[in-house]
Amino acid sequence: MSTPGDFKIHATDGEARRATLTTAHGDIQTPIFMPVGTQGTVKSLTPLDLEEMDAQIILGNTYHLYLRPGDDLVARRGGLHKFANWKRPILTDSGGFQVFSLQEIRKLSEEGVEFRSYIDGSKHFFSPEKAIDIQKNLGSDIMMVLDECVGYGADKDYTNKSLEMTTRWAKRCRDHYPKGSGGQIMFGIVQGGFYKDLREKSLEQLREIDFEGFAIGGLSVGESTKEMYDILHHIAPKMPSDKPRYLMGVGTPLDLLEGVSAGVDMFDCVLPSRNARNGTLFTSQGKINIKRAEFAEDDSPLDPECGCYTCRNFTKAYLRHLYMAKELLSYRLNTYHNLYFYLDLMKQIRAAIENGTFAELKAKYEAAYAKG
Ligand SMILES: CCOC(=O)Nc1nc2cc3nc(NC)[nH]c3cc2c(=O)[nH]1
Ligand SMILES: [Zn+2]
Repeated sequence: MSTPGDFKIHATDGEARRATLTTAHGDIQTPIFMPVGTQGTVKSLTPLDLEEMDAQIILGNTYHLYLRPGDDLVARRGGLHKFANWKRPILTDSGGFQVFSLQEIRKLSEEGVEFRSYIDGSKHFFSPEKAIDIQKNLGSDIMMVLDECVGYGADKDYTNKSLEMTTRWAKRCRDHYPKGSGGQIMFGIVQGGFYKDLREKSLEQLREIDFEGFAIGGLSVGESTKEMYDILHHIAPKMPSDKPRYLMGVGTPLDLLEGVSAGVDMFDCVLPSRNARNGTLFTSQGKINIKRAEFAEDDSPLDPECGCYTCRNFTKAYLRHLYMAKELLSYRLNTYHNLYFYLDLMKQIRAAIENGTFAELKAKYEAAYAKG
């Protein structure tokens, strides 16, 4: 009988790993991309859509669900899986990032973070324990500790003090929900900004705490791709090899390939769903923007290599028309394709690691996406 948190590596190709992570709502095949369902829904898609495209796990956002409809209300409705009728695994973030990035005014102390609701301006406070209690109410399979994600350009002294508080908060989260005390598992979050020695310090402090997995926080916060890859390749291979590594908030198709090549197993990003809503679509030949006039009478599918519902049933001409007309169906068909593309890319990555051809796959997409 496998236990939530079990992580079995089946194959490697360089630093890349092909593994299985067990959760209370089923096994997750990694490397994996997690569609973002901020308010308990992946915008414009149904759970059936997501199952059809083989989404194995989705991300829910603690900050948003706490503010509306309330984690207590969700708990009374049987938890987020029941409430949203999503039967597969869910990862909830601690909401820390949203608080830090969406709020000008917020007060940070050893105790936790005070912030105002973006809905009605009311004052709220997240302690590490409160962030875990919310995620317990939501019933997520993977909980994230409350952390401080320092902004791009934070100085070394502030970054150091911040990572030390993040470690103390991580310890409080784990003590508040000890390993094995329920079916939910918990990931620590490595901080340390863009200072390699501080990244190592954060990791050394966190690995002392018995987490089922570790995330890399503090990236994709406005830095250049080169700066992100530099930190990524420095710290990912140093993270415990027998536990899942989750790179938060990343990224483009090339970022996913680079992350896997550095040994990352899990990713989440709003890019595919958000870009779908502004007409930027990812294809096997690179990115295209469907609003371009050249597509007005183009009867070809979005992506000839894509097997998704959108590509099998509609032309670029029709998708452009929907976008220009601001039709709701544009949202849905574009999101369906972009997420299908991301999930299919991860499927190709898993197969490539199994048969030792990951480098070739990475080169193929680097060529297709070279123009950026
Ligand atoms: C979403 C996870 O929330 C947390 O529990 N903390 C956290 N979240 C992040 C989300 C991020 N998204 C991006 N780019 C789009 N970078 C991120 C960093 C963090 C983080 O350091 N810490
Ligand atoms: Zn498609």
